[in-house]
Amino acid sequence: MTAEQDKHFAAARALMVMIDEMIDGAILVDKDARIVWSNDKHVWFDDKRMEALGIRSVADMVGHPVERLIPHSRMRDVVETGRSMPLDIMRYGEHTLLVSRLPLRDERGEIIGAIAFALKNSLTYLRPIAERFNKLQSRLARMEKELAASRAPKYTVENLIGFSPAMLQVKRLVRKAGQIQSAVLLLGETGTGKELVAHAIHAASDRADRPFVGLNVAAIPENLLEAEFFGVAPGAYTGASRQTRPGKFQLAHGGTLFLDEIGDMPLPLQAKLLRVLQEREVEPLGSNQVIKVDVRIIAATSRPLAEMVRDGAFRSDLYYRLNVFPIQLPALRDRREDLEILASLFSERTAASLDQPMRDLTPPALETLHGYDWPGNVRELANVIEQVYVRTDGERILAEDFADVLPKTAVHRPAAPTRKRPLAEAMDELERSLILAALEEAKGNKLEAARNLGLSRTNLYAKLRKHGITADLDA
Ligand SMILES: Nc1ncnc2c1ncn2[C@@H]1O[C@H](COP(=O)(O)OP(=O)(O)OP(=O)(O)O)[C@@H](O)[C@H]1O
Repeated sequence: MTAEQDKHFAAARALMVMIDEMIDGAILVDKDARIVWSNDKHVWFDDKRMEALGIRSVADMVGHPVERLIPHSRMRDVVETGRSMPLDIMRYGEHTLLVSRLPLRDERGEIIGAIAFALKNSLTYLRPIAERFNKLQSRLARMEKELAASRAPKYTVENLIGFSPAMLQVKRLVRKAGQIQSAVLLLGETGTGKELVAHAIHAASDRADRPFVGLNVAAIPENLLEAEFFGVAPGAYTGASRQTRPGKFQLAHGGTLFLDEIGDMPLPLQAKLLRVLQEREVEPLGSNQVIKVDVRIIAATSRPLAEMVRDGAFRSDLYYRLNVFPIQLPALRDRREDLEILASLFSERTAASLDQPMRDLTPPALETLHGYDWPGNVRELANVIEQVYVRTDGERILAEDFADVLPKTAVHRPAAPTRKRPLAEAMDELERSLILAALEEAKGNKLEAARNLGLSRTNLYAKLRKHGITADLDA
């Protein structure tokens, strides 16, 4: 030790003696983390251990590496890095200590050692902070539980209603899909229950207690899709958060990832998805690290995927990877046997949600439902029943109740159409022809047609219903 350093330590030692009055433990080490001085308050002292080491007083420790006295001391980190640790909580024997560690520097700024203070009883001062911390901790735990519950399967195969042969076959396939690990491709028109089936497959699989994460490819702008899928590394781009944002793949780790409207996935992303499925690892945006993921994929589309492959709009290699276990969901018009039970189910649900008595359907009302084509399938049926509840009164649902709810083409529409004025008629006609043209241009892809028309998807569907455009344009 140089004379200059000695001077520093003498000053520090004098300071420590003063501080000694106020604190429970104090220790001074040199730049090699060897003990120079320690107070005698036994806060570091574990009598049995000291006895075993043949140490009688702290003074015997001078010159020894700090870890002999405090086995998990972090003083060495402080002298090696020069970084202080102003607030740390540390267990020592039966004590929980509040420890501050500071590097000690000479006039040139060189590290010559470090000091540490420990407060044994001051944790009571920290009680308000500790209580707040505990509160936040339990809130976090509660929210994590809620989040896990929201990701848990909502629907099981029992929630798939219908006893038509087509529906029974779907249920058989759902159970089978639950027993295997391969990708599943759900095909079917909009509203046929693809999402419900995806939940049911997850619930029937050994991943049921792991997350179910859904992602609607069509609902997310193209430039954000990649981040949604694979996540973003901290500071990946200007404005990006400094924390890692996990993608859906990471969130679904161990569970199931449901990719809805996969037919709307842009080609470059299709290539990336294929690679992830092959390599089973993702690379978050702006990161050069890969993360292993174990995810079961269920994809769904209402578009004619095989045709899109032929047209070059969908990669064939990705198609084959997803199409390992395809399930075709029947359109409601092809399983009319299920209309009655589904209509009663939705009547019951609507009544419950509106807190009203449930209304049964009269035979003519049921006949009206049979006469309609249901382009929006089960979802449309649920909406129609709900609208009847809102727009009409009565103990039962009558055929007339559908007059203003079902589109004009419904065969059993009882009310006579009202005579319209010529301008309104012409506008209607123009709207109808513009919609038909947009659908044709988009090869039946309703989402694309809606986009080109500047309409939301729901809005377009409402207009399709209004104009009675019920043709299966997606096929
Ligand atoms: N077999 C069924 N039994 C009970 N409810 C059903 C059934 N099929 C569909 N539904 C209900 O119909 C609605 C639409 O179903 P879902 O969202 O699963 O359809 P989808 O095929 O995924 O539609 P999209 O292609 O438009 O996303 C949901 O409320 C769902 O619960």
